[in-house]
Amino acid sequence: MRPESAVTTAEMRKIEADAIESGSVTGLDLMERAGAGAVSAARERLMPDPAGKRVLILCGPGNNGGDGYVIARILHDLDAEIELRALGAPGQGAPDALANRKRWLEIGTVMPLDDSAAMGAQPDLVIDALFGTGLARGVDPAIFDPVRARIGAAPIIAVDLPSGLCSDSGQVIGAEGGILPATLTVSFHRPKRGHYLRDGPRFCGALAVCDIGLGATEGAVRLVRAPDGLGKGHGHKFSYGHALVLSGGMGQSGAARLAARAALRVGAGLVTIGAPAEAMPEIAAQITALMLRRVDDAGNFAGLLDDPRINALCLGPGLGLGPREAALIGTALVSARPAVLDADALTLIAADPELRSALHPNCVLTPHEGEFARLFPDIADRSEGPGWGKPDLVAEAARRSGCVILLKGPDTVIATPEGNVMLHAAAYERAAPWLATAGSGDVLAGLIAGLLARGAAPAAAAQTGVWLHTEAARHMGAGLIAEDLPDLLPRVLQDL
Ligand SMILES: NC(=O)C1=CN([C@@H]2O[C@H](COP(=O)(O)OP(=O)(O)OC[C@H]3O[C@@H](n4cnc5c(N)ncnc54)[C@H](OP(=O)(O)O)[C@@H]3O)[C@@H](O)[C@H]2O)[C@@H](O)CC1
Ligand SMILES: Nc1ncnc2c1ncn2[C@@H]1O[C@H](COP(=O)(O)OP(=O)(O)O)[C@@H](O)[C@H]1O
Ligand SMILES: [K+]
Repeated sequence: MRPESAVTTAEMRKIEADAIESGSVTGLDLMERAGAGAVSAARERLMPDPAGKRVLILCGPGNNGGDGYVIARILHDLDAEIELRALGAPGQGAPDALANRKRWLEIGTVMPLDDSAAMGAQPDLVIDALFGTGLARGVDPAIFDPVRARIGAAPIIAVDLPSGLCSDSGQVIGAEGGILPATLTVSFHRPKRGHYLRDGPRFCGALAVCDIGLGATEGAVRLVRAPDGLGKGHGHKFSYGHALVLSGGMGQSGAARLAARAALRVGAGLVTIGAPAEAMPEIAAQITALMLRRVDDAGNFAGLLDDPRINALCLGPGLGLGPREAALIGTALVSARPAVLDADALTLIAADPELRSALHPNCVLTPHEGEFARLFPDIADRSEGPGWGKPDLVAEAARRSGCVILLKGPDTVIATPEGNVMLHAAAYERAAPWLATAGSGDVLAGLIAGLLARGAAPAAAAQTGVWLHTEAARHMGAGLIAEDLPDLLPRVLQDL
C-alpha cells in the first residue's frame, strides 16, 4: 500500500497515543511490531538469512533504542551473532524500551557505545537504533567515532530515521558528521516528513515503511499521487481551454516556447504565445501548432484578454523585468484569469507591493528557493528543525499571499491559502535528478497553465503538473534536457 501522507513527530505521537488510549493496542505491541517489521525489511532487502551473520546493533536511550532491543532478540532467535552497544539505558520515561532491554539481557549482553577497546570484528550489518523521532537537538559527532571506524562497507539500517536527521525538516540538526547515513531506513506506519524533505533522501538511502497496525490514520501533509487520467472526451478544442503564454523579447523567447509546448502537450485545446513585435519572427520560425499574437504593451494585451475563451495565463518564463513587463503582469492579474506566475513574474511581484496585492486565489506561484526568499524573506530566514520544515513555511506563504504556492525542488511543496499542504517527492524510486537542467522550470509552468486551461483548480493543476513533470523526466532518465520534457508527455499520459 502506498502511503497517503507524511507525518510530523507530533502527529505520529498523537496517532500512537490515541491507539493506545483506545485500548486497541499497547506500546509494547507497537514496539514489537516495529522491531519485527525492521527485521522483515532487512531480510527482504539486505540479509535474507541472518544465521551466522554478525550484526552490530546501536541502541539509544529512548523508544528508538527500544526497537533496537526487539530487533536484537528477533535476530538472535534467527541465529545471528549480536553485538549490542547502548548509549545509556532507557529511563523511566521509556518503560517499553526498558522492558525490552530487560528481555534482551536475559539472553544477551549490552556494552557501552563508547568502549572502543572491546569492539568485535567487522559486522555484516549495522542497525542504527540510537535516535528516531525523539531527536531533540544536534548529535555530538564523537558518539559515532567508536563504530564508524569499524563499520567498513557494512550496510546500515536506520530504525525509523538515520540518527541525527530531523524528522520534521529533513535537515541534520547538529554539526556536520552528527548523523549516521543509512543504506536502508525502515519507518513505521507512515513516512515522516523528514524522509522526503531537504537532505532526508540522501541520508536515508532507500526507504521502507511498514505497517504496525495503526489503521488509516493520516497526517496533514498529503503526498502527491498520479492523476486519475487526463483523457479527452467528446469535446472540441475549445472544450479544453485556451492558454496564453507571454514571451520576452528577441533572443529571450525559448522559455515561453518551452512552456507553451508543454501546455499544448498536456492537453490545452489551444495555446497562444503573446510576444513583442521584435520577437515574432524568431518565434514564428520555431512553432507550428502553437499560435502567435502580438503583445507589445499592456494596452494590446488587455485587448487580447477581451476574448473570454483565453482562460489560463503563463506569466514569467523569459519575460523580462522592465516597466513593460510589470504592466503586463498587472493587466493579467486584474483580468482575474487563472494564472501561473514563475521566474521574472515572481521577481517583479517581489519588488512591487501593488502587484503583490493584486494576487488572487486563481494564481499559482512557482518559485524556486531563491525566488521564494525574494518573495518571503522573513519566512525563508527562519531556520528549519523540529516542528518547522518546508511544508510549514510554504503554508505560511500561501496563507499570507492568498494564492497557491508551489516551492520547487526534489521535495516540491504545494500549499493553498486554506491550509491544504501537499508534498511531491522526486526521491527514492521516483528520483529525477536530470530535472536539474536549464528550462525544466519553464516546462513545469507551462504544464500547470495547460491544466488550468483544461479547467483544473489551481491546487490540482499544481499537483498534477509536478507529478507529470517528474514522470516525464523518469521516462527519459540520463541525458534529459528541458526540450525533451513536453515530447515525453504522450508516453506518460498514455500510461495513466
Ligand atoms: N510513535 C510510535 O507510534 C512508535 C514509536 N516507535 C519508536 O519510538 C521512537 C521515538 O521514541 P522516543 O520518543 O522515545 O524518542 P527517541 O528517538 O528514542 O529519542 C529520545 C531519547 O533520545 C534522547 N536524545 C534526543 N536527542 C538527543 C541528542 N541529540 N543527543 C543525545 N540524546 C538525545 C532523549 O533524551 P532527552 O532529550 O530526554 O534528554 C531521549 O532519551 C520512534 O522513532 C520509533 O523508533 C516504535 O517503537 C513504534 C511505535
Ligand atoms: N534534483 C532534482 N530532482 C528533481 N527535480 C528537480 C531537481 N532539481 C531541479 N528539479 C526540478 O526542476 C525544475 C527546475 O526549475 P527552475 O529552478 O525554475 O529552473 P529553470 O529556471 O532553469 O527552468 C523544478 O521543477 C525543480 O523542482
Ligand atoms: K535511528
